[in-house]
Amino acid sequence: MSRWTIEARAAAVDGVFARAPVVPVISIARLEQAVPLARCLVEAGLPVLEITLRTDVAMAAIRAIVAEVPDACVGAGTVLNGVDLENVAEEGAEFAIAPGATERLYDAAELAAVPLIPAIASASELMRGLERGHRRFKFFPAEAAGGVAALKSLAGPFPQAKFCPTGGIDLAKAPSYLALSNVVTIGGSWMLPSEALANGDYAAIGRLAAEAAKLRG
Ligand SMILES: O=C(O)C(=O)C[C@H](O)[C@H](O)COP(=O)(O)O
Repeated sequence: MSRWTIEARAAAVDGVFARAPVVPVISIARLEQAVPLARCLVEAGLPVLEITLRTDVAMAAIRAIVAEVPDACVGAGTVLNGVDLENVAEEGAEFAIAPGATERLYDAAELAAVPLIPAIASASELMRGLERGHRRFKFFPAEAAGGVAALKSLAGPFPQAKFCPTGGIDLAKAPSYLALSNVVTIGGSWMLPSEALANGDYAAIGRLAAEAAKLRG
């Protein structure tokens, strides 16, 4: 038995993605940066955060941000399997994003306490996700998998599907994605340059995030 109807899952994801035109994709290497970084992004107008499970401190970072930055909407990224999904829900993440999808991950998503946003990069992967009851997807790796042209092509046969394209997008490329009828938000890490992160230069990150926040509305 699934815990999610198709409509409830799509509505839960829409509720998250409606909050910002851009979802920063964040890999936190130093735990002490988690809270100040999240505060800086939220204050700049980007409250929806994808914390990738690519670093050792990712789970602790999710926990810290959930506890200390109440205005952030914290999601987990790089969720690869059912164990990840269960763990991030326990840490208080509000949603989970995967860079792809597997049958076992779809199985786990049925029972998960938080909505999973699987990723697709082709029509066949999208058909599989639709079969499994999903209507909202990450489109990854967006630029490498055909970018704006690919998403435009998918809108014809799959009007029920909406996307968060991620991968290779920057401030200059963002508007053409956001103009598409089947794009609800976009993901990216361009507002987190590695040098600014290394130096704890939150002023620079805040400026880039504020520019991104202005992309819609
Ligand atoms: O880790 C994951 O789960 C991913 O899916 C990869 C990220 O979403 C991209 O690496 C972000 O894209 P960039 O803006 O090109 O850095």
